[in-house]
Amino acid sequence: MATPTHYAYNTTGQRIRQQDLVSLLKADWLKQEAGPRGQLFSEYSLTQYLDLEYRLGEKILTNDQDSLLTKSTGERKKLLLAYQLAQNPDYLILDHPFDGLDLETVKALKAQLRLLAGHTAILQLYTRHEDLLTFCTDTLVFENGTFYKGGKLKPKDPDLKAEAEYQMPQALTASSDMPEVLIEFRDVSVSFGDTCVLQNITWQIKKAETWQLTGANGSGKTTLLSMITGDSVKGYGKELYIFGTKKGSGESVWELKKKIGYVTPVLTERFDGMHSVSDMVVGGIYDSVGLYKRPTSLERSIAAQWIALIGLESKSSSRFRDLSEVNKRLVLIARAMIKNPPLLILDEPTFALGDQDAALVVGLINKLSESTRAAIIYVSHRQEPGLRVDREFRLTKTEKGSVGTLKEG
Ligand SMILES: Nc1ncnc2c1ncn2[C@@H]1O[C@H](COP(=O)(O)OP(=O)(O)OP(=O)(O)O)[C@@H](O)[C@H]1O
Repeated sequence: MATPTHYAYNTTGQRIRQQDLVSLLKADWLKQEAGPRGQLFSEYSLTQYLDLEYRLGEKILTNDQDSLLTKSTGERKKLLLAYQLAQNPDYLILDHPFDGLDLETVKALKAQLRLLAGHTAILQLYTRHEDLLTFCTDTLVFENGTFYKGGKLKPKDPDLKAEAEYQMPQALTASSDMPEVLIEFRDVSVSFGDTCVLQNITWQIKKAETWQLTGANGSGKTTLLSMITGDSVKGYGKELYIFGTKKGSGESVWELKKKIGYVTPVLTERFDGMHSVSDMVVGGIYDSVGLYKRPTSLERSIAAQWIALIGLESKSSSRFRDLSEVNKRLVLIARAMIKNPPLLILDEPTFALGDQDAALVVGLINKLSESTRAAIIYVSHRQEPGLRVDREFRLTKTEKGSVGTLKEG
């Protein structure tokens, strides 16, 4: 049997919809070339299995005792791929397969795909140059929602933009009295049922420090962050101190959220209304989606400074939902920062961005960490080129839950 042709397509700057992927899955040219049976590995396929379990209790990717709903992002992806490979497909469409996966898993998956490529056609959609599967020799053409065969893939250097020049806006309010240690976990352990996920975590985050939180898929990063933001009750009754107050003994979750800027790509999907860029940034002062209160001229002026900082003056009145993905991320960061929070949490802010776009986000984060007093927790599986973080808190899985280690320097 001849080795199949493998394709890769860089989606940077394109809007690829679910139905475009589904039509590629059904494309006649692909079936004729590779064989009749294809699988689509994407967020979309995963959502369908999650939906089946959520609505009908039907479990296809896990056994009956287990649940897809409680798995971490990476764990879900691994289960989906294992299931799809067991179907013995003739071709496999991989929609940004490595986003959200830890480095070890990416390495193992690349090796597994290389073996698979001997007999199964691979079609990879990607944005980051480092993700490109080296055995993909051909490219696709995407026009009017349809993918066609393209010519040979030309190796291309990522051609990164220089870090953008950013001018910091003035602070809207002075930071209220904050203790030097903003967040403190003292020997905190967390379990779900009989399973211990975090074991004896001890971690201090002080004013103006920049941390990268790392750890393999399922090591407990989201669990740890949700205890800080108040989105999980797991922190209550533990030796966890947020802005000097023991968790559960003082402020409401609402009060807490006022002091934390939180950015995750998932947030972009929540703002699908008519809000302008300017309203989105001003809305960050009150954490509101629409504007329920007329902003003061000072608030408007500081929002304008933030919008200038991220280079979007000309799009101030554009609708947020019409922006490119990277511009949406920059707006969300400005929106999180306008209230001058003592803590900024960035959960995979470069997720699914292309190399140049990721470099823009990294440039903004560097500027924030140099020029503001906010402590930053940055979560990502990628080691972003150029990102300046001085401390790392690493979760390492053990049989009794993940343990945390600090790395400075
Ligand atoms: N509500 C829950 N019930 C049972 N188990 C859970 C629940 N929430 C999380 N877990 C488990 O806790 C572990 C840690 O999950 P978490 O989402 O915090 O990991 P993560 O480090 O953020 O992973 P990823 O990098 O893949 O996003 C996982 O094994 C997950 O299955």
